[in-house]
Amino acid sequence: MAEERTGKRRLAPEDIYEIALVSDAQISPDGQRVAFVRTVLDRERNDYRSSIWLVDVAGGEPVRFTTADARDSFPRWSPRGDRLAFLSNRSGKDQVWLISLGGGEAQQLTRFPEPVTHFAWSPDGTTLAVVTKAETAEPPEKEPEPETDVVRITRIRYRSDGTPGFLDEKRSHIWCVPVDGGRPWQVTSGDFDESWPAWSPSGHEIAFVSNRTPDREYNTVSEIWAVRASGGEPRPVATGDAAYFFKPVWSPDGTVLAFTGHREPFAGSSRNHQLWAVAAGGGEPASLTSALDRSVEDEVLTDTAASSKPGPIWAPDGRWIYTQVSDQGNVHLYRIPAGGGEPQLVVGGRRRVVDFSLSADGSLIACTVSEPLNPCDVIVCSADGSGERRLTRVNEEFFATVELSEPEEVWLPSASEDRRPIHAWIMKPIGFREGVRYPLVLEIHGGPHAMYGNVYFHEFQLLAAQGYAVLYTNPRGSQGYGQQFLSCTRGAWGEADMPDLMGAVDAVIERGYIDPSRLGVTGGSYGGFMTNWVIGHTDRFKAAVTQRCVSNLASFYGTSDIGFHFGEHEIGGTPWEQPELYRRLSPLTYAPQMKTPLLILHSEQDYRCPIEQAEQLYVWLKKLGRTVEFVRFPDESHGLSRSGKPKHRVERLQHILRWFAEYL
Ligand SMILES: CSCC[C@H](NC=O)C(=O)N[C@@H](C)C(=O)N[C@@H](CO)C(=O)O
Repeated sequence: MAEERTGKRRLAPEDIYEIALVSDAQISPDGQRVAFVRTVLDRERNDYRSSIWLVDVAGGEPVRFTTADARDSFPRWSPRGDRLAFLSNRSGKDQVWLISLGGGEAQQLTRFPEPVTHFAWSPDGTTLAVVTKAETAEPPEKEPEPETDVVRITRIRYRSDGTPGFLDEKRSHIWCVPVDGGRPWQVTSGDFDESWPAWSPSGHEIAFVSNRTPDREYNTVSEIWAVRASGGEPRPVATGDAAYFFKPVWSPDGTVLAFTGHREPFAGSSRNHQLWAVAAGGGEPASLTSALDRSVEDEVLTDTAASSKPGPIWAPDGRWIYTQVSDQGNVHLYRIPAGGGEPQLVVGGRRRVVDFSLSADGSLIACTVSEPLNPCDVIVCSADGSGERRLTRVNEEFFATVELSEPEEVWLPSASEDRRPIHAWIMKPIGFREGVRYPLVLEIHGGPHAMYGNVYFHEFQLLAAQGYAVLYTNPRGSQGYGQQFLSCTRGAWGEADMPDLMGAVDAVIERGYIDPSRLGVTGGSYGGFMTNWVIGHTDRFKAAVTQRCVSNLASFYGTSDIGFHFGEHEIGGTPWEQPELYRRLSPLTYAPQMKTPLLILHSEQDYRCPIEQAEQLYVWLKKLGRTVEFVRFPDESHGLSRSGKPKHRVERLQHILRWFAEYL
């Protein structure tokens, strides 16, 4: 028994309550301290709680800085470093709060009737640029009663996964809020959604992200604009029908704007996000990372992380722009020469740099990092990555009590004609003994343009704890291996990537410790699509769990919040232009061939892969007399496994284990 050998117990689904998540490591301008967010799952309330913590760069125990029983997030230092602004839901909706480093209680700064979703300090520290859908700075005395509960829909975008109900007609705009008194003023207006405000170094202008094209209802354009901080007509910086640009950041001298994205209409995450630079006055952007052939976004998937919003950061000397780069299952921190040239790796290794920040003089970097056996910690290093030190050991005590399986990183030959090596990870079951043959669970990631990688994954560790070997791979279509590999699945969902998955399974079986008659398969979203696809094309799997899945591409086109653009780009046309292709690539087409006992897990408020996808598959298989079960999660969205209510997250894991225990 593992317990006897190591003195450690096996991981359990409820252990998600034991794992604290840290994120958003923000180093103070003087480089002395790091503020970060610590998130815990609250079992009693079946909810999340988060607070701001501080740790000295010199070392020592982190201390809790905000103490409210609430969700505090997004800490940002004032330019002088004497206070922190942060978002908190203490008053109901997320608003900006201020807390002095000298001591005292946090004070509420904004009272918008709608949540604040993002903000940025002005360079002189007097004003915050704030993003909100509010139309006034103060809530009305009395909320108007809706006249009817009947919903009238006029837009094609009327739902968005993660937003319960239907989207309203309100638009996200930028406001300026003086931090020491004075009335907020609205900077942008009109029938546009604005985000990601970035102050020019002089404080005169604010760059932001918006789609101001006439066809914005139907396209996926995302442009860079700038506006005077006092308000007025915005001016275009990097715009156009092919723009897919985000996260602007000004050069320290204010002459150039850098941002991330690509320039292919509707391509979304099927293209590498590059780092671009354009004259601040506007013009033709130039890519600084085209030769890198990697995405400068974090593309890795996990079920154990708190979200943060890192964007590129310009070094104060103007020479470098720091950015994340997704590379072969890792997310690294690079610095890119602002004038063009060879990108330099700053924070590398088998891990994910979740977020990062720079001290005001650019000499120190703080990051949150995640590793296969450690979900998150804060580290600090010099501007070139040297002298790295770990500042927190958030979950060290807990992980000292449970046994984890160390993933082995391997390259396995595809079963396709080219036999291309596919990057994969194998986890041996806890208590592994030579000479014994174990059941294997194949995990398939979604996207399809995301990647598995060197991060802690609770679901995988749980399976290993229950005695399964676990295999996860980055087949064709995954991020992190270059543009050509990334595009392979377009118009070929299932067809292009299934041989990669099967080749990897064969190669693991050849190692001798897998029982080939006990293979399981599971995955979420596009990974659910692939789970359905796989059991429709082979009977070699003994049990399957399909999660938040896609089963019918034609109905996905019309019911998913992204169906009409994502589906169209990924499949290569509309269902009425390409009916045969939609039929051929839909797993439901192969339902009569599906024999594997299937558990269907789906959230009722999933607007990304709506529950009708699960319902169709369930009824077809039921009518076909197959072993199939359907578990529905009320009041949950597509993000159930990562951000759902804690109790549902535990139940979801229990259902997966139950199904494999019964059928595998
Ligand atoms: C990071 S790839 C996500 C692509 C796409 N989003 C927008 O265009 C998307 O949401 N795809 C889903 C079908 C999907 O497979 N989602 C995955 C990865 O986020 C999931 O695990 O939910």
